[in-house]
Amino acid sequence: MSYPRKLKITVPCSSSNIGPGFDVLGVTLSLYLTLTIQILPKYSNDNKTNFNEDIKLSYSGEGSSHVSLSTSQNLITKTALYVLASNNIHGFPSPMIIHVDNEIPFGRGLGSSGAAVVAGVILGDVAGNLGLTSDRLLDYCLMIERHPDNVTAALMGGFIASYLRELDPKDIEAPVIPHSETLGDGTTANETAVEESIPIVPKGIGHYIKLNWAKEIKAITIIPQFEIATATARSVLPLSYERQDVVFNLQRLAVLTTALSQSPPDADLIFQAMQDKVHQPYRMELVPGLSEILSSVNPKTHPGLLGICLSGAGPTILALAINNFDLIADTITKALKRKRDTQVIVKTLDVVDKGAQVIELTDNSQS
Ligand SMILES: Nc1ncnc2c1ncn2[C@@H]1O[C@H](COP(=O)(O)OP(=O)(O)OP(=O)(O)O)[C@@H](O)[C@H]1O
Ligand SMILES: N[C@@H](CCO)C(=O)O
Repeated sequence: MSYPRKLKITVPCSSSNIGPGFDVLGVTLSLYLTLTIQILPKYSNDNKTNFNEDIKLSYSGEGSSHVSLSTSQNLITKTALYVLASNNIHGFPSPMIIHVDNEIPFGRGLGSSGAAVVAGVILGDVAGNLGLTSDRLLDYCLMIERHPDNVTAALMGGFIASYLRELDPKDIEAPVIPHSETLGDGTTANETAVEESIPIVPKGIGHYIKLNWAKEIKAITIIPQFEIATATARSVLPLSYERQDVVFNLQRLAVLTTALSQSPPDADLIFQAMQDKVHQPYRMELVPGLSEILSSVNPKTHPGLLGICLSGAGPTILALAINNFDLIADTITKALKRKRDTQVIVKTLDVVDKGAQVIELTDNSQS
């Protein structure tokens, strides 16, 4: 490998659950986390003690005003350090300049942490020249973010259903694993003890299948300007469910995965199939207006609309539609604002088929 190297890592945002597919479904959308990396010549063996001090990390875009720039606290670099340490490389082996340009708002249900984890795992792979396969990259992601929907979509791209192999608790409880949801905003997390021995990451943790998505279906994201940490949104969920609620979701999930692939889409079928009784009812209190939106906006009131749900853990509302985007977004925005005095940003996004990409840049190429 010749140095300096310049690379770009891009990772799409994702919307997960899509109604009944709690912790199962994820779909990648056209907003990106982009890392531009310059890897400078490697440390020689005798001056290797200054690792991590020669990582220059900068941010622009979403989260840039408050994200931690400490390599042992920032979710991206902390994840990369974990991947390196799992491969017996304690610290970044080369000085690096990393610029993060982020379009994915934090804590809004658009998979910002999933994208950061995927970017961090790829950064660790690239920095350590580990040559990990995409399935192995997924194993690392799933040690850090324990629900597979966002990370699997962000890594593999498109509309994805996934499940996790059940692991021995000792494999996932090691204190050195930087679980994304205990990190908060990165400022209160424990620093990764890179010298500690890291348990071997089990193989074949994640299993997934790419589903088809009808190309005319767009994703309207209605994004309130407040954050809900995924950990908070998970803490309001019950630990057990009534059988009829589980059956309600399973029936809809099975229908939805194919209904979203059909052209032209069947609005009535999709609208009913996007109902959920596993997470949304419990998260209503966190997203004022969600209950009213789910009960009053439908394909009859808004032709072109196919279905509405909470995006991930919220507070973003995801409306799938084939046209009439502005009216649908306007109605949902007004309903949110009626219940809480907040700014709301609307983005109508495409479903993108490509997941995370690594591009080697030449000296002449654009950064
Ligand atoms: N680009 C990033 N760089 C560093 N840290 C990030 C980045 N993106 C997200 N994070 C961390 O992840 C936290 C948000 O994660 P959280 O799981 O709560 O929400 P989310 O991933 O945006 O939503 P959801 O999981 O519901 O889609 C941020 O507060 C920040 O600590
Ligand atoms: N499936 C997860 C996605 C959030 O990251 C949840 O709804 O809690």
